[in-house]
Amino acid sequence: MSGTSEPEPHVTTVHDPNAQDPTPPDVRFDEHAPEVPAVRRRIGTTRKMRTYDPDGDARKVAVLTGALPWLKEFHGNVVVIKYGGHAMVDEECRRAFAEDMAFLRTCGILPVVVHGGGPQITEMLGRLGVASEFRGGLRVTTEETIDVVRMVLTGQVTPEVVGLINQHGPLAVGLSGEDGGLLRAERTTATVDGEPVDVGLVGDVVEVDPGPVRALLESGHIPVIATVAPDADGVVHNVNADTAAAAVAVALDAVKLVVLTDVEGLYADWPDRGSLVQQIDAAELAEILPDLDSGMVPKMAACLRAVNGGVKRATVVDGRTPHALLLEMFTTEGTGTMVVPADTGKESAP
Ligand SMILES: Nc1ncnc2c1ncn2[C@@H]1O[C@H](COP(=O)(O)OP(=O)(O)O)[C@@H](O)[C@H]1O
Ligand SMILES: CC(=O)N[C@@H](CCC(=O)OP(=O)(O)O)C(=O)O
Repeated sequence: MSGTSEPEPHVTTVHDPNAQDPTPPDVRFDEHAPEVPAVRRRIGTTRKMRTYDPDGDARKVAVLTGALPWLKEFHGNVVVIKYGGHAMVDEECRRAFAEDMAFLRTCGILPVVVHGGGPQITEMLGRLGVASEFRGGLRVTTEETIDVVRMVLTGQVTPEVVGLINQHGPLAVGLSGEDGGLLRAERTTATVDGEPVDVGLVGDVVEVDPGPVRALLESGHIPVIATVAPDADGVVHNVNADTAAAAVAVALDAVKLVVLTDVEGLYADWPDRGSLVQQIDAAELAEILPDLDSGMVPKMAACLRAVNGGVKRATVVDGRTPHALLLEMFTTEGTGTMVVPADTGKESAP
């Protein structure tokens, strides 16, 4: 174009007659160029869409709205979850448990985990060539075995549970009954055929300082508690995790204690699987407690202790079913066996 006043071939200069400044020309087009198809601007992105399924949608809505009363009831309240050693064996259940803890915390509920580890202690003792003995559901604990109990609970199981939950964010913090004066133990005995039997360095919880746990809850954390505790002289005792969970639930004014174990709940006629007890009040439970088989004794005694101490409901739930805890807490049809205060009517909410 330079050196000539003629426009280049196929190029036309258009002067806009309305333009304030007619020079230089700023719009050009090639009138012989092939027509370029218009490109439509793409608006938005794709996402996963529901296929038309009115029944499925209605079910989902019913589940979500059905959870509302329970979300309201539990919001801002402490729920103590006893995570039994048998319930932490299966990988899928472990993942589901961690999800459930993150779910509760995200809903504004305050979960406190008290974990067991009986099978894990038994395995470690076995590896060291020490046989395990239980009396009335409690491990006979010698001066040698208490070190193994403490090592497995605080050095193996607590970090595992903390790690599981923390896959969902930095939520869980582990502590034991020895930390911050959380638990004070007193040597206890087992009951076999109505008689007290010595089980060594086994303690009952006689004092709980809720301070350390409350501090963790206030900072948005999920406390994960291992159940070894010193007595008044500082001697460390092995405390059954069901027992400790009940004591912690009472001290923290928990609205609920959920015990995750490896059976559906309490069977009235063990091992008849058709005899699952759906709900039992504290008075009736106190009556049948002396006749229960050993594994269930500390568990049901703990539920009784919690409910008698002011916890509204204590439920034993099958930890082998993924998300049994969510079903128990957020649906009207609960699972497992629920223990309620003595004066509760036959029908009671989860
Ligand atoms: N009446 C009963 N109902 C249910 N389970 C019972 C009963 N009596 C004894 N058990 C036994 O108690 C076990 C649960 O206790 P335990 O093994 O100490 O569980 P966890 O490790 O979860 O604390 C069950 O697996 C079952 O074998
Ligand atoms: C005194 C006593 O029996 N302590 C238990 C503590 C762990 C526990 O309670 O673990 P589970 O909840 O998995 O049974 C024990 O040594 O096995």
